[in-house]
Amino acid sequence: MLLPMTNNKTWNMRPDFVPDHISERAIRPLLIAGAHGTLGRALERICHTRGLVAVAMGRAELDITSPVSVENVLDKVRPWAVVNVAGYVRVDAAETDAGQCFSENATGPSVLATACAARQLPFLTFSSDLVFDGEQDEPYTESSKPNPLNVYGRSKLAAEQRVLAVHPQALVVRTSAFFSSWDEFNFVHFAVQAARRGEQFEAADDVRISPTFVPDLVNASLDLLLDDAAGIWHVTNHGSCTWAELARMAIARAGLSPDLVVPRPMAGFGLAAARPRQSVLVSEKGIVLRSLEHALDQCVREMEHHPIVAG
Ligand SMILES: NC(=O)C1=CN([C@@H]2O[C@H](COP(=O)(O)OP(=O)(O)OC[C@H]3O[C@@H](n4cnc5c(N)ncnc54)[C@H](OP(=O)(O)O)[C@@H]3O)[C@@H](O)[C@H]2O)C=CC1
Ligand SMILES: Cc1cn([C@H]2C[C@H](O)[C@@H](COP(=O)(O)OP(=O)(O)O[C@H]3O[C@@H](C)C(=O)[C@@H](O)[C@H]3O)O2)c(=O)[nH]c1=O
Repeated sequence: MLLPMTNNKTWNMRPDFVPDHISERAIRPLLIAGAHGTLGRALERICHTRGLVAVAMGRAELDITSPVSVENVLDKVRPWAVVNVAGYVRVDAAETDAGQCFSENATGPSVLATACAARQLPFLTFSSDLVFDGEQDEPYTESSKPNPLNVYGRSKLAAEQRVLAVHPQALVVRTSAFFSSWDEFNFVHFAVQAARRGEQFEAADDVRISPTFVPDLVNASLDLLLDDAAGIWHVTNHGSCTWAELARMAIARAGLSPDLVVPRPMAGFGLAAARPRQSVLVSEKGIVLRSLEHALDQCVREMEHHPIVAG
C-alpha cells in the first residue's frame, strides 16, 4: 500500500501496520471548497501530482456559507480533511460590499470549521497579511498583534478568530501576494504582459510585502496538514520587496527592460482600501520556503515556456 506522506515521499506499509488515521487518508478523499479559484485550481493540480485523492467543489456544488450544503456534502463525500480555498479577494470592492465579503470570508469558514469539528475532521483555511496594520518595522510573526486597516482584512481576522474558537486544532495559513504561472490573475503576470507589449507599468514603491509562489504555498500547506499542524502558520517565500521591486524582478527575468516599471506611491492609485505600508510575513515556527528570487526564476521560466492562453 503506497501512502502519501509529507514532502512528496511515499512509503510502503503492510495494511495491518497502518495506523487508522493514516489508512483513512489513503482511502478517503481530501475535500477542496472553493476549488475554481487561483489557489483551488493549484491545490487540485498538486494533489493529483502528489497522489492525494481530492474532491474539488466550486460554489455551485458546495456553498460554504450554507450549513445545509456543507452537511450534505460532508455526509456524501466523507473526506478525511477539508481545505477551504474559497474567499472574497476584491480588497477595494469590499469597502462597499462588507456584507458579501464577511459572508464569504468569515461566515463560510466558520460554517466549515463547525461541521469539521463536529466530525473531528482536520480543517485548513487561508488568511492574509492584510490582518496587520504595517505600523511595526519588523516582519510580522504568528504572535504579532493583528489590526486590519480595511474591510477585507477585518473579514480575514474574523475568520481566524471564529474558526479557531470552534475548531482549536484547525490549521490557519496566513499568506500574501500570490504569483503563479498557472493563471493570469496575478500582479506578476500583469507586469510581464505590460512589458511584453512595450508598455510602462506603474507599481507601488512604498508598500513592502512577502510575495508567495502559489505552488510552493500549496505544497507547504499540504505538508503542514499531513503533519497534523494546528493554529496559525505564516507561509510565504523567503524574502520581501515592494510591489515595484517585484515588477522589476519579474520583467527582468522575462528578458525585458525593468525601466518600464514606473514607481508610484500607493496613494497615487486612488484605491478604496488602505494597505499597510509593510505586511512582510515570517514564521516563528520554523517553516521556511525557498527564496522569492528562486521562486520567481521558476515562475517566469514557466510563463515563457507554457504561456497561458487567455480564457
Ligand atoms: N490572492 C492572494 O494574493 C491571496 C489570497 N489569500 C486567500 O486565499 C484564498 C483563495 O484566494 P484566491 O484563490 O486568490 O481567490 P479566487 O478569487 O481566485 O478564488 C476564490 C474562490 O472562492 C469561491 N467562493 C466564493 N464564495 C464562495 C462560497 N460561498 N462557497 C464556495 N465558493 C466560494 C469563488 O467562487 P466564484 O468564482 O463563484 O466567485 C472563487 O472560485 C482566499 O481565502 C484569500 O483570502 C490570502 C492571501 C493572498
Ligand atoms: C493596479 C495596480 C495596483 N498596484 C498595487 C496595489 C495593490 O496593493 C498591489 C497588487 O494589486 P492586488 O490587487 O493584487 O493587490 P492587493 O489587493 O493589495 O492584493 C492582495 O490580495 C489580497 C487577496 C491579499 O490577501 C493580499 O495578500 C494581497 O495579495 O499593487 C500596483 O502596484 N500597480 C498597479 O497597476
